[in-house]
Amino acid sequence: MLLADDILDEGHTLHGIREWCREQGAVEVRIAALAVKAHDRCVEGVCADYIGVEVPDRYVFGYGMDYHEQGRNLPAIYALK
Ligand SMILES: O=P(O)(O)OC[C@H]1O[C@H](OP(=O)(O)OP(=O)(O)O)[C@H](O)[C@@H]1O
Ligand SMILES: Nc1nc2[nH]cnc2c(=O)[nH]1
Repeated sequence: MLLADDILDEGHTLHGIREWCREQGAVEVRIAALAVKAHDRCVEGVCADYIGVEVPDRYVFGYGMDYHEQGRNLPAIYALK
């Protein structure tokens, strides 16, 4: 099974979904993320098998990712200061 998400930050979202998939019987669950945030706070054992781009440890938006529900349709990835 392949889980795809826009961003892997601290990993709580994908950890929860991956656990649910395993409980449902998934034999192998891999993770693909368009963006992976560069820091060492990720939930232990959660990492992306397939990475689009590594982004800095800042809030990013655009290219499908929102900032307060705005900016998802921006044609590039931007970071808050
Ligand atoms: O790795 P994490 O720290 O769990 O963060 C990543 C998650 O946060 C965002 O979802 P959010 O719940 O903000 O909803 P959205 O996708 O509607 O923006 C994003 O889409 C990821 O699913
Ligand atoms: N849009 C967006 N959602 C997130 N969820 C967790 N981190 C982020 C981030 O940097 N940007």
